[in-house]
Amino acid sequence: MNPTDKPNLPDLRVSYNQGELDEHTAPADPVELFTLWINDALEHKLPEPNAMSLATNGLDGTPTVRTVLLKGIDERGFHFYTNYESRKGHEIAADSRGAACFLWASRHHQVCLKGRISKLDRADAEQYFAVRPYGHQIGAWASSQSQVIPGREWLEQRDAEIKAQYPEGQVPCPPHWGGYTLLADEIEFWQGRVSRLHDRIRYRKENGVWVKARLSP
Ligand SMILES: Cc1cc2nc3c(=O)[nH]c(=O)nc-3n(C[C@H](O)[C@H](O)[C@H](O)COP(=O)(O)O)c2cc1C
Repeated sequence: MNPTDKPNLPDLRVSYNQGELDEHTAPADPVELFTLWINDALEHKLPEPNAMSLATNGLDGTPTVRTVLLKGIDERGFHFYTNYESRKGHEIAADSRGAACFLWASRHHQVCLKGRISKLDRADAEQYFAVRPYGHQIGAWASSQSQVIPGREWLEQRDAEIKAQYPEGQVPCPPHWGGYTLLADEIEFWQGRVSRLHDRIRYRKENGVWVKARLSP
């Protein structure tokens, strides 16, 4: 195949046959099921199993989406870290509604969630920043995330300047960098099945209680 050939997209399809999901036996708590599925992705050594597509509401009303890494889950929600001054940071400040989607393709698993996004505490950011590799810590200072920059050279110059300023082990957590958490009020699990008769189990928080429903594929 020539790398510039048009890909034959209509003929691309997978038969989904890795398992099943039943609303009667699925855990009452969707976070328990999420934990089972992300651990399954880890066991199967899937690449970047904690990567999620994160959708926010653009300032002009058009949805925006990008990948971020899930870095924790607790009663506050699903945590990720980023630059508070990035495009997503400004969008979240204007509208806290958000959604995320995980795809563990070879396991025929998808999880989609939606809810409200809020900032994690400064202490969470400092704790996580401290365990990041040196290069990543420097990058958080060097990158004015989502801004237009003059070129690659400019970025590398900034990186070098910040490295000169902060030796390894002495990089403070930037004030513009930190965590967010997506507290879900709806989480949907998709298990691919044969002949496109997939299992879709939706959990919705109603009066403080998770309620399960099966959706048509
Ligand atoms: C696999 C993968 C993981 C990523 N993880 C993060 C992350 O955890 N935090 C982050 O700010 N950007 C992450 N990025 C970069 C984002 O997708 C995005 O380019 C960046 O956050 C700027 O997005 P924005 O302009 O919409 O704010 C990741 C990208 C990829 C492909």
